[in-house]
Order: sequence, then structure tokens, then C-alpha cells
Amino acid sequence: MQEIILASASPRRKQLLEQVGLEFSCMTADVDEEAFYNLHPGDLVKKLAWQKAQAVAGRTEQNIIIAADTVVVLDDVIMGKPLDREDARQKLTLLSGREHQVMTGICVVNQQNESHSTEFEVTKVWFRHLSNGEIQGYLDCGEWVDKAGGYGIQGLGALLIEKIDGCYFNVVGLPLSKLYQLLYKQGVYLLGGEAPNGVQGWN
Ligand SMILES: Cc1cn([C@H]2C[C@H](O)[C@@H](COP(=O)(O)OP(=O)(O)OP(=O)(O)O)O2)c(=O)[nH]c1=O
Repeated sequence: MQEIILASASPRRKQLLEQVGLEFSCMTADVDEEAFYNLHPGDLVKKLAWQKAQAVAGRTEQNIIIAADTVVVLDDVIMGKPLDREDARQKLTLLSGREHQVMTGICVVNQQNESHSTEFEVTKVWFRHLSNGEIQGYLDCGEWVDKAGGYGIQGLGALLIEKIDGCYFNVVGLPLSKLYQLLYKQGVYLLGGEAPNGVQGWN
């Protein structure tokens, strides 16, 4: 039977897929993310999602693979995960009082019919003006580790944010509604067999 594999080590992505009742297993996919930082952010996140899916496709057969990649974009400059606390402090200082974009690329590969779909989603995020003390306090909680831009909207990072425009789940690392549409195209019907708006199902 065809299985669904999440090509990710991210506990957030696993949790989000569980939220929509999908049965799946996880395999990790290591790719050199910074090698492509010269690309347009939308192309970058799609390319990285595709590469993560391919890294897992080399180790499994006949399955459906889901992969994603998330970056923060400020003034067209891509921010990945902070290297260390000082880097996180610099990132949060740059984001303070400003609007930025969170972009997530998603890729769904169907190994059985050798097809794939890749898309990306953008969410606008506005940070409050943060005092140096607030930034220090946030850094102390350690949440910045392993998160694009050095914050997590799903945790204490919520307090840094004034408002967002777009998909919340996209910021956490997996735009669920868009993913649902890609999965539908591959014959995975999370809401029954009726096609979502805008999607031409082929089954
Ligand atoms: C902006 C933001 C990012 N993030 C996370 C989502 C991603 O996990 C991470 C960006 O790193 P990614 O490289 O997209 O993913 P990852 O390394 O965590 O996991 P994998 O490659 O194995 O799938 O930042 C949050 O959890 N909350 C946020 O508010």
C-alpha cells in the first residue's frame, strides 16, 4: 500500500499534519539550504522543498512524499535560522517595528505515477517595536533556536507580533490549506473526494 512520508525533522510540521488527521511516517532530509540563497525567495523555498523530497525519494519507493521549507524575508533579503544567540538578536532587531514575509515552499511527490507538485505560500507578519530588554528576554527563553528569523509565532514569539495577513500555519512551517490542495491532486482526499475550489483532480 502507498504510504505518506513527511520528509522532515521538524516537530512543528509533524504536529500540523497530525492535526488534519493524516497517517504518515517521518524521514529526515538534509540539504544545504544556504547554497541557494542567491535565488528569488519564492524559487528558493520551492527548490529546497523539492530537494528535501528528492533526498527521501532516493531511500523509498512507490510512496507519497511531503516536504517543505520556510524562510523569513525582510526587504528581499532571506533570513534562515540564526547561527547563534547574537545572530538571533541581530535578526530580531532588524524585524522590530517592521513588516516582513514568511515564505514556505511545499512539494508533494507521488512516486507511483512519477509526478510532483510544488508551490509556495506567503504570509505577511508585522512585528511590534521591541525594546532591547524585550529582545533579551525573548532570547533567554531559547525559542529562537532552529526557527527561521529567530522567532516562533506558535510560542512566546506571539507576543512580538502585532498582526499577520495570510495563513498562520504557513508561518509555523506548513500551509495546511495549500498542502491539502496539492495532496488532492495526488489522490489523497482529506475532506472526501469532492475537489477543492480551483483544483482539477485527475483521479
Ligand atoms: C517564522 C517561524 C518559523 N518556524 C520554523 C518552521 C521551520 O521548522 C523552521 C525553518 O526551518 P526549515 O529549514 O524550513 O525546516 P526545519 O529544518 O525545521 O525542518 P526540516 O527541514 O527537517 O523539514 O522555522 C516556526 O516554527 N515558527 C515561526 O514563527
